[in-house]
Amino acid sequence: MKVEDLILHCQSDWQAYTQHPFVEQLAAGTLPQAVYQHYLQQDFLFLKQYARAYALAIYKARTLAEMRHGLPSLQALLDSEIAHHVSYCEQWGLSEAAMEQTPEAPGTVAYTRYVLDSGCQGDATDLYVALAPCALGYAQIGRERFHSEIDLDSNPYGSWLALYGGDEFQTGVSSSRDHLETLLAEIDVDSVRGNQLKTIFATATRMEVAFWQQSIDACL
Ligand SMILES: Cc1ncc(C[n+]2csc(CCO)c2C)c(N)n1
Repeated sequence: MKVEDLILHCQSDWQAYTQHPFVEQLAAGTLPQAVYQHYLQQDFLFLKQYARAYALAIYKARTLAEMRHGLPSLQALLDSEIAHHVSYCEQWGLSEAAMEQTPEAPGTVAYTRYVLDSGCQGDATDLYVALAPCALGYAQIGRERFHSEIDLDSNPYGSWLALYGGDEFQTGVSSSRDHLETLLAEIDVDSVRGNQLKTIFATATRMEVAFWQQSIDACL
């Protein structure tokens, strides 16, 4: 099977994720600041758990080559994504230490622990499939929404769009996608295993929809 089969199998959830009202408003620069602030704080906590999940992928690896594969993602997460969130939140007077003290919202707990559980219960492929909607979806959103006309002065969320639409992130995701294609290549799309992986991917995609929504709902 292919990565595209995972996406096609949950097409309507995939669209709900990548074209969510949160994304539309973020790209237009009209997302209320309180919603973005809630999202960034929760996403900081999300990324912390994701770092654990990438570390788990290294733990679950059977070969040295597989172990090395997990490292660049873990590094990018700790150095660039978390750093972006921390420096953005500093504008509001929120320190990294204060962000770490913020309670996790239910959608943050549900999504991150689902991913970690998929990896604990299954093998490295289960884990990489659970991790995939996150990188693939943000890469698609970045590709579709970031363009050079975005003015960082007029769109307050320009730095988010630049992070995910930028070459460094896009290149990283494309190599993760190639790696996932290799893991999936020997699995038949309609086999029991293929269906298990489709379910994991669709569940993580639904969790992404709920993650956008929870910040909107928190500010109603
Ligand atoms: C809810 C949520 N989903 C996806 C991402 C994007 N993301 C998180 S970790 C990672 C891979 C390592 O860089 C990517 C692309 C996010 N920030 N928040």
